[in-house]
Amino acid sequence: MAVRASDAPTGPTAASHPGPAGDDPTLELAREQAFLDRARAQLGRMRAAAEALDASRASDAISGEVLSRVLARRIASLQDDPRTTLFFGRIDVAPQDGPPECFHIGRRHVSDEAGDPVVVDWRAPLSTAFYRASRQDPMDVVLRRRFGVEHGRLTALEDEYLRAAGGTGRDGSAGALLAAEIERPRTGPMRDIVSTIQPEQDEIVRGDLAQSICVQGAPGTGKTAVGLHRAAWLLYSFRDRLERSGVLVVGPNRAFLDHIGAVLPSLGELRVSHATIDSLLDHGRVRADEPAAVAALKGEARMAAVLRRAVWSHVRRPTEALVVPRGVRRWRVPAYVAQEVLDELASRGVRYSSARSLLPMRLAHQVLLEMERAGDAPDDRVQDAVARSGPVRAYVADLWPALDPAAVLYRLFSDAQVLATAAADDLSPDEQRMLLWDKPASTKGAARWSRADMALLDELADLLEREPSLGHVVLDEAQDLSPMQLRAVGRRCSTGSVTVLGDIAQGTTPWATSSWQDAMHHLGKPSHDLVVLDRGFRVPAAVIEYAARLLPLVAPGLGAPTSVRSNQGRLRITAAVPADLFTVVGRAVREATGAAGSVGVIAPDAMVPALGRELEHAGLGFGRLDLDHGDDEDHQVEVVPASVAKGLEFDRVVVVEPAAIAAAEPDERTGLRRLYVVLTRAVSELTVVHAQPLPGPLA
Ligand SMILES: Nc1ncnc2c1ncn2[C@@H]1O[C@H](COP(=O)(O)OP(=O)(O)OP(=O)(O)O)[C@@H](O)[C@H]1O
Repeated sequence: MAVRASDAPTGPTAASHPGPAGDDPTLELAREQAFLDRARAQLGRMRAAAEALDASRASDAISGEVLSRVLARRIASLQDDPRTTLFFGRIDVAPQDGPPECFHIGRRHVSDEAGDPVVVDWRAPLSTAFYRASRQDPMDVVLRRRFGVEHGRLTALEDEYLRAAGGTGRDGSAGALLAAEIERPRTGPMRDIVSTIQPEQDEIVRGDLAQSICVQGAPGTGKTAVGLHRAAWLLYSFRDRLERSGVLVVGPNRAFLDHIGAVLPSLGELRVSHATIDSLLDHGRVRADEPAAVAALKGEARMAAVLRRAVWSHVRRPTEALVVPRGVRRWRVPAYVAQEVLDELASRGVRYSSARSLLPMRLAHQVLLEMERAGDAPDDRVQDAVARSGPVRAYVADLWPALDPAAVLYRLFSDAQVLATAAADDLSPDEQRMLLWDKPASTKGAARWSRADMALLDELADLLEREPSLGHVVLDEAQDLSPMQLRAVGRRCSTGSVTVLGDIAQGTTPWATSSWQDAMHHLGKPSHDLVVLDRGFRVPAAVIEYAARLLPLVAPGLGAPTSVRSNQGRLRITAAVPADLFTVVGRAVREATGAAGSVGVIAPDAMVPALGRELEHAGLGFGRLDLDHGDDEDHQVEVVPASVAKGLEFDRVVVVEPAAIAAAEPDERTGLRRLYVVLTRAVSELTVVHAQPLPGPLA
């Protein structure tokens, strides 16, 4: 039996629709706190029951080991974290005017001695109404209650009466608790949003596993948060399938992964892998930089056809028969028969190396057929022996040589003739010249690969040996991936699904996507749901309005988000003379540290070392973030190169010299897009300090 509102801590209040928080909010809160204490006691009872189970009583040693692992996991999952509460919300549900039933919604399921729910997991179907019910569609919910929480105790409640005339309803702006949650000072990494997921976000979170989803959303609309909660929901709802196949989150760099890395563990999910696109496509050291135009060309999907031809061009036509001596006899497989074997293998869609590994047995089969025609009765062992014989091995090595990705790409970029053949009509002579190395390294091992080459090596690896698919991939900041990188991610969910998160206006690579339709096509998911999020949670109105001045230049047609918060935030533009730039920045940083919460100092990459020295000199403690690391110590102040800021956020942000941030990019549009990213990192306050004139629309 679920807890009825009439026996619930709130007594009859829910049924009789009183004013917000009941007649006496203090009493109401005390009752809820008592219910929380009861839920905690029940969780303790569940933990004690799990601890009392004895794995050694399993029928055999192996089952005992499996059981003890399962038990250890279960006991760990039943730990109570005193810093937080077991529930953050409650719904009173009354189908067709029956008596309301009351359900508390929390991070995990808690039941009583009889097995009845005390707290319902936020991912359970029943909890959907907590997130989605509205006055337009109450979903049988009479009352929705949200709790304010501090140090593991309930400190506030916020009620919505969804059936009451004139009651509070959703109007696009944030409730006080949601606003307080967003504005709660940040320390350490990103937090989960499980207590305040919004209806439009919840629809994405609970999308079916089979459905690939693409989310376009302006800065701070919760894309990252939604993607991570979706991973947690999928693991809960499709546990068996996904535990076998796996879930992966892909983000732009280490600092970002560090920022988001605590969210899934806080939701109890430790089994999700996290990777950057570079670590996913790690096929050796990146040692070369190359012009943006070359990188962009290497990133184009046309390269896939070129690489396919480059691989399969290694299969030669047999010109001589295969001759296998056995005892006093010599068995012959004519060249035209060998060709038929090759053609059959090549036409089956099997990867190059897999097909190659089948070839010796196929040729040996032809030898066996010859033997049978001659009246012999060879068995499987003879076929094995022939397949492993020297002549067959040599014949295979000659016709279908063993390859590795580096060998193929090295040959392709070193030899104009090889490239021309593989390019066919896909690359013009000029484009082929762009790809060829001026001075090829002496061996493939000495080749100096670029970042763009990594996606080509990955494509080659898959042409040789099929990349296994995971069950689901969450791809964040997807606008920055080239078609070849998107193909690489798509391979990793070829039989699963993908959640793609991004913002076209924040694309800052030479190959940034301009169409989600195209991106999803490259990912291999042409049929998908495209969802646009436009309610901004992070960036306050004053700041988003300023940053949005750049939108017509960086992504015409894309709208600015509307901030859900009534807090307008604070925007300050401070001019300095060049000699004083860092002094003024230092002053702004010191002021920003006056209140609790994180401070990000975002500067042009090239200025970061000098700025760091200046801040040290001024006695300001800070950490540094970079592409390959976050901050283990979680300083209040972080110095962030502009190229690393994407996806991060701070309570207060000081942006240093916008003109130089924009100028560091290869073209004007990319420069302004970088600036748009940098200007939208603040939750409460943005201070812009500049000595050079501000770029166009920001002046
Ligand atoms: N429903 C919500 N309740 C509370 N906080 C939320 C909610 N949705 C988003 N937020 C907060 O808003 C901030 C921005 O969210 P998030 O980083 O997911 O946005 P984003 O769309 O990925 O932004 P960007 O494009 O800039 O990377 C985060 O602090 C997140 O926790």
